[in-house]
Amino acid sequence: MLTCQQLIQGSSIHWKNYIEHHFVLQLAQGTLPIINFQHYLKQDYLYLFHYSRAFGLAVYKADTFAQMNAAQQVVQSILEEIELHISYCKEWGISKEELQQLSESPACIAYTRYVLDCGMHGTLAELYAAIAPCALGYAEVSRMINERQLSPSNNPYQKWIDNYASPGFQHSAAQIGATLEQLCQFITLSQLQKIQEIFTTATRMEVAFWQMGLDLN
Ligand SMILES: Cc1ncc(CO)c(N)n1
Repeated sequence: MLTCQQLIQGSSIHWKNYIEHHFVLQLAQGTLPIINFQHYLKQDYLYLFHYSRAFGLAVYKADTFAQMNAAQQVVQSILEEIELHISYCKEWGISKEELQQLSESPACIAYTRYVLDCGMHGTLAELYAAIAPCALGYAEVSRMINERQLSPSNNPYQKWIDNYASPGFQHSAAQIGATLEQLCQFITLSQLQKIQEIFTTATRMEVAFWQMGLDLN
């Protein structure tokens, strides 16, 4: 079995809570109150800033130019992803400057600094184990919404769904999965256990991130 599939299975309860979180299902059906979506999206802008730093760290930790290139391409795709956030916020009258000055939520701080710590303290494989649930999960969420045809025609969040279902994002997520696969190719069982623990923790952080959107904290 592919390592990514194995890691998802190894975190299965949390993975299901992540993909099918109440926040996601309401967003998919267009019933999520706008205030929850706004809170989530503003925090996600801050999240993506630190998430990009994690790929900067992956550039630094790279052993080959190919790995360096892969990480650098993800930074580029995140710069495209935040255009979604900027355009939603512009509609709500919130500028880029205001976004950057927002107070960061505990869920955002916990998740992003955890990812960065995994990278600073651990191997490149450990950094990718912390990074992967983000990309693989959002790719799966958008596919799940489309496969189950959850979204009504007038969904105010359709732009968000389309962004993550787009070939560009799906490709970027697949690349991150492929890098993790490659980095896990020759690792020992005890290293794999460490990778699983990190992957599961990051998945729990994703659940907490959706919950932050619902709780407005
Ligand atoms: C919290 C979070 N996880 C994953 C993604 C996908 O990039 C995102 N934008 N935010």
